[in-house]
Amino acid sequence: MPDAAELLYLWHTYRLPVLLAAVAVFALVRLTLRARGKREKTATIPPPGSPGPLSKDVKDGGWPDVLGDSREGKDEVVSVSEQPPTRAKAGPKRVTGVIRTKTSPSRDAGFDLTRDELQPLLFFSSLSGTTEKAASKLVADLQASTEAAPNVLPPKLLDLAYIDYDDYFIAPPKTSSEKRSIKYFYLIAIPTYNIDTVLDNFLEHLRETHHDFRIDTAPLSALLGYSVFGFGNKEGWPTEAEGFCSQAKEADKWMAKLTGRKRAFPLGMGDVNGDAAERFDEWGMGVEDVIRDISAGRGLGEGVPGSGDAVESDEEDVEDAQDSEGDTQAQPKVQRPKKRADLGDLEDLGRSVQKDPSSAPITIDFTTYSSSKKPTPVVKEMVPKSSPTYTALTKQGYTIVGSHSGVKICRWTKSALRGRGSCYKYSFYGIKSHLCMETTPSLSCSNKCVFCWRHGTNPVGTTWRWQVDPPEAIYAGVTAGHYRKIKMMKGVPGVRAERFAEAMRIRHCALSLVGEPIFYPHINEFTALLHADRISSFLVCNAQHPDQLAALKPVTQLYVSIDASNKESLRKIDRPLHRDFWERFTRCLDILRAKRLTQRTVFRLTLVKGFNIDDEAEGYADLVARGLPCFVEVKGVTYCGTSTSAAAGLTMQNVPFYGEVCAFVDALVAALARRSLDPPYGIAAEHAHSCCVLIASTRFLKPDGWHTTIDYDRFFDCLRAGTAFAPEDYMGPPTPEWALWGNGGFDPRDERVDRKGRPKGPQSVPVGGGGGRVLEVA
Ligand SMILES: Cc1cc2nc3c(=O)[nH]c(=O)nc-3n(C[C@H](O)[C@H](O)[C@H](O)COP(=O)(O)O)c2cc1C
Ligand code: SF4
Repeated sequence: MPDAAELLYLWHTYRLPVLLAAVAVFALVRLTLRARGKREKTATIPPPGSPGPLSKDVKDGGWPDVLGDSREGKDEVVSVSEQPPTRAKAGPKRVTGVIRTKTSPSRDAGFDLTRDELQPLLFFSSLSGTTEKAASKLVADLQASTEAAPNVLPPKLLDLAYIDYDDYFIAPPKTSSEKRSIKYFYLIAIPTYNIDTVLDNFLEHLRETHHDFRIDTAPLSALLGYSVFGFGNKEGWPTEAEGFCSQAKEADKWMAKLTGRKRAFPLGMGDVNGDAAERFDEWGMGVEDVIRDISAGRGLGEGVPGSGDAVESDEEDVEDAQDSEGDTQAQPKVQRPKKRADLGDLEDLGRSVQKDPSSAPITIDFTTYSSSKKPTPVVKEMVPKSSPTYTALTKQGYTIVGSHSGVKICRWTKSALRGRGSCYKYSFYGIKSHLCMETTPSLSCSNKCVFCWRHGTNPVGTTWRWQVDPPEAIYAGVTAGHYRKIKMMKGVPGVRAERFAEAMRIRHCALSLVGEPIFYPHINEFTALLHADRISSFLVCNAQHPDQLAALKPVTQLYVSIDASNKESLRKIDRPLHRDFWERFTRCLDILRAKRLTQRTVFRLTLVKGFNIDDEAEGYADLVARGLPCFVEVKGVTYCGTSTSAAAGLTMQNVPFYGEVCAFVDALVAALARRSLDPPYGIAAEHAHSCCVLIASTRFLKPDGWHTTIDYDRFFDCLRAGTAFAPEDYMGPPTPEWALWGNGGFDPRDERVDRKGRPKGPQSVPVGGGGGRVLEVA
């Protein structure tokens, strides 16, 4: 044991390092304790976004207080991801990120008074005019009431039938100006139709955009706000549960998701047989107020995200989870409380409440739609008799067969009956127009081509979701409809008796009327019925359904429409509904390439000046090199002069002159020659008076000239034999002299007449085969 003197000696020797070490340890302990204390304090702040029942704390000031403080200017940033799990339970949604509370976007709506301009856009859809009329009036009223506001631009009216949804509903339109920037406010006024209309595509587009994992969760959040109004009819749909204004409700729901819940004014609904005018006026005044508020820098106010009402936003997210069910592509954006997904069944909900008496009361949010059981979907008719589509198509001369097929006699059939000329298919392939039936088993299609004058009246969709009629019934219906129309020609002056008699036996079928024939699920059975009656089949498809195309059995001649040479141009001209339209398109070309060895394949190019001609010859040549079709038909677009085509941006200026079509054909053939394809292509025939030229593979060039025609009997015999055969096996006799390139393509045995039926004397028809040579036609 050391004695006291020794201890004293040690102390004097080591006291300095001992004291220093003690001070250091003390300081370290203090620092650690202080740091821990700070974290615990932060953790008492509840998480944002509370979808579930509001706890007493929260109601009494817990969570709103936090917002309240911050609204007063405390520039607080809360790292929500640091919340302990127990807090997360109280507010089931777990969000990562920060809340910038000082400049909450809802308070100022993202509108900078110094440089922003507010552009109201009113989107509408209307079949019978009610909505259009109301929307036009609202635009005029809005303009008058906001004229004085220097930063509000005149409102614009946009028809959902004619706009490209991608331009407005994937992101707001782009604006560029150094000094000013345009911010958009969306108004949507739509009716509801429980039949297929353009509204189904619009809603589908919104839904798809929301579920598209490549697109931001709220791609329209840059909008200043939005509001929807619906027109419906309570006579047929008395309550919302029975479908009153159901499509407006759906539009409102998707817009809430896409904008990050920027519903600036509640969804309005009006009964066309009752209060529609009054409700619409009310809604109009409401949105006017909102626009005025935003433009004065007062923002969107309470009830929208960030303004303090978190209930609405989370309810919509829960519904989102339900919407995603079965959608394998949809990525859950936030973790959602599982229990909430079961809200659909109220009985179960009642039971669960009884089982757990301590459970908190359920919040009821009247702004959302997720709490009722979804009705079992009823498979609808594509074109029901009561629909405006039916009325429009029958007015245009179609006979609607069953619920999704149509037949019509074309102008060439009538012309041929009177000996006034057949269509280009007669010149190129020997099809007599008066023996031809034009039909489709699917009036619906998946494009909204700018040159399609039926756009707006024919139903459109990406998948078949309608009732399916049996092929036998369609066959019986369309042939009966065709014969009935032929019979009606009996008394028409000029109809030739022998042709009339011949016409009572259909020999050819053009599956190309309107819509997309291979959309019909039993297309193979349908063409088998045609072939069994020795009726040839020319089937045109729009290159958007590769699986159906691959599964298609041989037809006499298989077409794909090639409306553009590149993705961007195709998007503009065909306005496809499929997002992966280009991949679908190129897959179809590959399928056609394989099919060229077993049947005649054709690329049909429709030239539209200003859309798909300029500088595109090389691109088209690449597509031909990829698909190697037997034939390439090049045709100038036909202008129908309707308001519909004008609305789609088409005028007479877009119709190419025949000389321009010929020049394009020359350029295309030269581009093909540069690709050294084997066998090469050449210009075979023309039909000058319908502005059409035929480029053919030299597989159809024999020592005695082009053989573009078809031996139809041989085709049916090949089919019946059941063994493999090639297009060369049913090649017809030489193409007639008068149809060859440079000779015009009009059968001299027919009579040429002008529009009024007066015989045309020898006159000039520009023909191909030498740069606009002029032919004397008798
Ligand atoms: C075929 C058809 C189906 C309809 N379906 C519904 C419906 O499901 N729910 C509804 O509220 N109104 C429905 N309506 C009523 C229309 O939405 C209402 O007449 C509306 O005003 C039409 O607007 P528009 O003429 O501007 O296109 C339907 C009307 C028709 C002709
Ligand atoms: S594919 Fe035919 S029917 Fe369909 S939109 Fe285009 S032109 Fe019209």
